[in-house]
Amino acid sequence: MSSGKLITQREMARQNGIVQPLLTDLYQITMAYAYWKSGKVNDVAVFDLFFRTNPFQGEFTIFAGLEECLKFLENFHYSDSDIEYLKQTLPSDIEQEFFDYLKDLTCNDVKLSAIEEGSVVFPRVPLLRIEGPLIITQLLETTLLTLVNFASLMATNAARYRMVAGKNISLLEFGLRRAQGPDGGLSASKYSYIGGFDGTSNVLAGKMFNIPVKGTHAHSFVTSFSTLDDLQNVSVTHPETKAQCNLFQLSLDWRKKLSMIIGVSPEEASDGELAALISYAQAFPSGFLALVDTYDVKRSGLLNFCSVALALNDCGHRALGVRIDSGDLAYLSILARDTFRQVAESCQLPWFNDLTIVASNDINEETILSLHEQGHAIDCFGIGTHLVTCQRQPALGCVYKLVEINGQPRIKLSQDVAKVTIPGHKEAYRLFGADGHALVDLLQRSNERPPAVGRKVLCRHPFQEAKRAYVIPSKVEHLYKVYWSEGRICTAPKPLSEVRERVQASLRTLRQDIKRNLNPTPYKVAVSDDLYNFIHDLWLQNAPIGELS
Ligand SMILES: Nc1ncnc2c1ncn2[C@@H]1O[C@H](COP(=O)(O)OP(=O)(O)OP(=O)(O)O)[C@@H](O)[C@H]1O
Ligand SMILES: O=P(O)(O)OC[C@H]1O[C@H](OP(=O)(O)OP(=O)(O)O)[C@H](O)[C@@H]1O
Ligand SMILES: O=C(O)c1cccnc1
Ligand SMILES: [Mg+2]
Repeated sequence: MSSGKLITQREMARQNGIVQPLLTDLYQITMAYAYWKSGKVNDVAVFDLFFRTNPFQGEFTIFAGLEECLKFLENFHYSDSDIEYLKQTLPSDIEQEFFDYLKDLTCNDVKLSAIEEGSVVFPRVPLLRIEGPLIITQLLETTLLTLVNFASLMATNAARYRMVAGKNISLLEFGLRRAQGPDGGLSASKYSYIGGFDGTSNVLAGKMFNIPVKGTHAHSFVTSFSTLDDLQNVSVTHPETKAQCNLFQLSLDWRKKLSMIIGVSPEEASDGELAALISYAQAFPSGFLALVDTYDVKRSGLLNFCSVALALNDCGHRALGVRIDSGDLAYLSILARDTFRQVAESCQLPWFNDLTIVASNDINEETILSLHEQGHAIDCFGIGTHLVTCQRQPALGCVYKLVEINGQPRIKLSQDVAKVTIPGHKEAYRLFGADGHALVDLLQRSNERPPAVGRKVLCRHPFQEAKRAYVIPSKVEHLYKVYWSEGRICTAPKPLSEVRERVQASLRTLRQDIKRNLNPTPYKVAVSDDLYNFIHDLWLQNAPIGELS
């Protein structure tokens, strides 16, 4: 077995079973037949996969999904039942030999070069360059796009949440129930983690991708208890003395004492909620993080939580904190923190100051920014719907365009200049300025001399003649590595935790004004002088000359 295969099996989670060659658009297969019929089996193509606009009104994107693309290439194979299905589905006059051809088709002759997963990337710079026989490289289009588009959108969304939250707030992904189906949910958990989330409530994602799984409990757990009579046998073992502590009685005693300290009457607090919290604390004495907004945070939830937390303390355990899932999260989190301070002081338990306050409920980037502006005491956000559905922008528009065939460049023209493709086999370089920030991404023809540190290079806007600048880079990063060649993974994709670190490291190379939330400055993507002339010559050659009458 090749070392590439060894690397793959050791480090990569198994690919979701629905990612397979038939997970594509029908037209890829009909085109494959037409290519085959036209004798194009030996034609060699180069495709670029890129996007044209950054999502979320931002000026950067995080590239993700590469590992899954590599697994797809590795496993690419039409099964007998796939072939059978195609025979039944395609017109009956399709030649049998085409199916024999498909049956033996693999990605062994494909070469895939890519930017490192987790990097910041920009419009027009190909994320993937796919070279190889026209038919197979064409057949890969839709699946590669579906693997990169949502992954990159999701990682970008998560990275944006991380940026607005700041590095000291913990972010948990709670979105599975609201996600675009099971696979959407699983991908959302994986790529939120890459983008900078700290954990997920999605247990399967935890198992498959080794992401920390975290969570609290739901309102239904609280509302399922109505009185203290609902409780039976509530004792907790003290971890040191091994004594059995009566959590129930201790909690009731503390509720009486505490009501004086925090000025809330025990009569107003819900007994059902207290019963629920005692029950949860009994089950998880060292992991007690309770939902406190079922009835009333101020008059019930906080009093009940603190009572049980102090009872647990008597039993030798430290509570973790609270979750607030409705109401004014700024006000209620500050109220919770003030209450914890009062308890910390009057009971001489300094750790009570540091209890975790989790906030959830329809959180998005704007809510976090607004909460920061108002002031709050939240340590952790649990975020579902807006994050996993990418509600602010539900799709990234990556496309897959033919740029060369049999050594001949190809250009796709459009009335809309932004949609004209940049032809030919190209390399991409990131040029850094003297202060260490990335200045510009430069596309060149592959036969050009690479840019070098300290050497002046002319960077041109691909379509606006007057826009050009000289750059003397202090560092040059060649953006492509070959990840797949000769039928194997030749650069091992990094483990998720490293891709996650890469995202933050890569974001640090961008100037702050490119990352800011409101009206960020666009990052420059340029072409070399040589590529500029090449594009425009080809454009002239291909644009028909109209006739005025
Ligand atoms: N201080 C705040 N500043 C800005 N937005 C906030 C603040 N507190 C909460 N929010 C947001 O306001 C919205 C409030 O949601 P909604 O109107 O459904 O109220 P609710 O508190 O959930 O009501 P209910 O008690 O009926 O569940 C949520 O999206 C929440 O994230
Ligand atoms: O609000 P999101 O960002 O999507 O986060 C996840 C939500 O899911 C849970 O409850 P759910 O919304 O199912 O019920 P609830 O509205 O009654 O809390 C949780 O309490 C959050 O509110
Ligand atoms: O664990 C939680 O608190 C949680 C999980 C999923 C959705 N809402 C909340
Ligand atoms: Mg909700």
